[in-house]
Amino acid sequence: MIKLENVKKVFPSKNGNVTAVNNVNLHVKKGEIHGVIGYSGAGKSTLIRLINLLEKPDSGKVLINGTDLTTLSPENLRQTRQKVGMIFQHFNLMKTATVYDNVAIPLKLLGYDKQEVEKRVEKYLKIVELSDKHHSYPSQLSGGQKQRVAIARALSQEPDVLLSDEATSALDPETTNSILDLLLKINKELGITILLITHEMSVIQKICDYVYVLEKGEIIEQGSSIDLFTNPDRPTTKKFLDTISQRKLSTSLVDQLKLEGTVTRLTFIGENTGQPLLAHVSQKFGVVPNILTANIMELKNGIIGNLVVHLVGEQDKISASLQFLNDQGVRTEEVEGE
Ligand SMILES: Nc1ncnc2c1ncn2[C@@H]1O[C@H](COP(=O)(O)OP(=O)(O)OP(=O)(O)O)[C@@H](O)[C@H]1O
Repeated sequence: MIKLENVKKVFPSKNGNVTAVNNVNLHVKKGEIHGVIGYSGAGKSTLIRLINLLEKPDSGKVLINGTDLTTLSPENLRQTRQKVGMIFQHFNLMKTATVYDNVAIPLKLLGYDKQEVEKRVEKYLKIVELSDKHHSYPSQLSGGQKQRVAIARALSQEPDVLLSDEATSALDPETTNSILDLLLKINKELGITILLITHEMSVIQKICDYVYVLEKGEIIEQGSSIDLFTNPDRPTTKKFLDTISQRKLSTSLVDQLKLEGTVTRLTFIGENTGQPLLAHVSQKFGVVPNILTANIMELKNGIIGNLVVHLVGEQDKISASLQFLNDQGVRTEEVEGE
């Protein structure tokens, strides 16, 4: 559905060229929700703007439904763009137009007749639950409601793909959740493929099937959300995970605990909290597990349990316990203090 092949974008600047996006490959299949996460300056906005050719790549291919957008004539590009809706952090609504007109005007400009415009505006304002706000102006709406209007406007062109550029970054956590629920509903009920960019791991956690970590314009790690959340490799990915789970312990505490045994993070997939396995470790190996922190993360496609345990016992028994846990499908990782 969306495919980027070796896409590169370089901006000239006074201090030399800036490579904002460097040889990026990604593939979002029909009906999936993929997320790109990165810190400020990583290249996220440039990347998402490359997908509908708001930025032209210096090299590489941008394929939507198999068509390489970089090869299209301006007229064909305009038509293909209608299949790619976009929503933004600051909503980009027309301040002097009503909610109704914010959705209707772009449709009129695209040449749809009055009846079709009315039908679509009503349909999509209903989907975003704003049927009672037709006559309101953006200034009379909350941030969440403004984003709903922007979503209705994007949907009214009946796109195959929705691009979301930090669409929840300006919203409070509760409103963020309701917008993410709406994106899930759109994905499920209308079958729209979604690619979003964000700097919030909680957004990825809640709605993404697949995630890419972007750093200095390059994808440094990627995988299904479940894999990435259970098995992060790169420090940046781990730092993002730290923002949503209590992964850190102070160095002094870890050093003190390590005088006797090891401190290990155990990651489980599924609702199993690990307790029965730890009881087993205790009985089988004579190793005493003390739970230091525990949390459960609910992802779009599953649940992950995280336990940080202090394992006390003889070193060879601890090693055997860790091997046993690995054999049971539990990921183990030695914890360093921070
Ligand atoms: N039009 C431009 N001209 C010159 N440099 C640019 C331009 N747009 C982006 N850049 C540079 O490209 C890099 C990536 O910027 P980009 O805005 O894509 O990052 P980002 O991850 O979206 O950051 P943020 O979250 O802060 O918006 C930055 O170093 C930025 O300064």
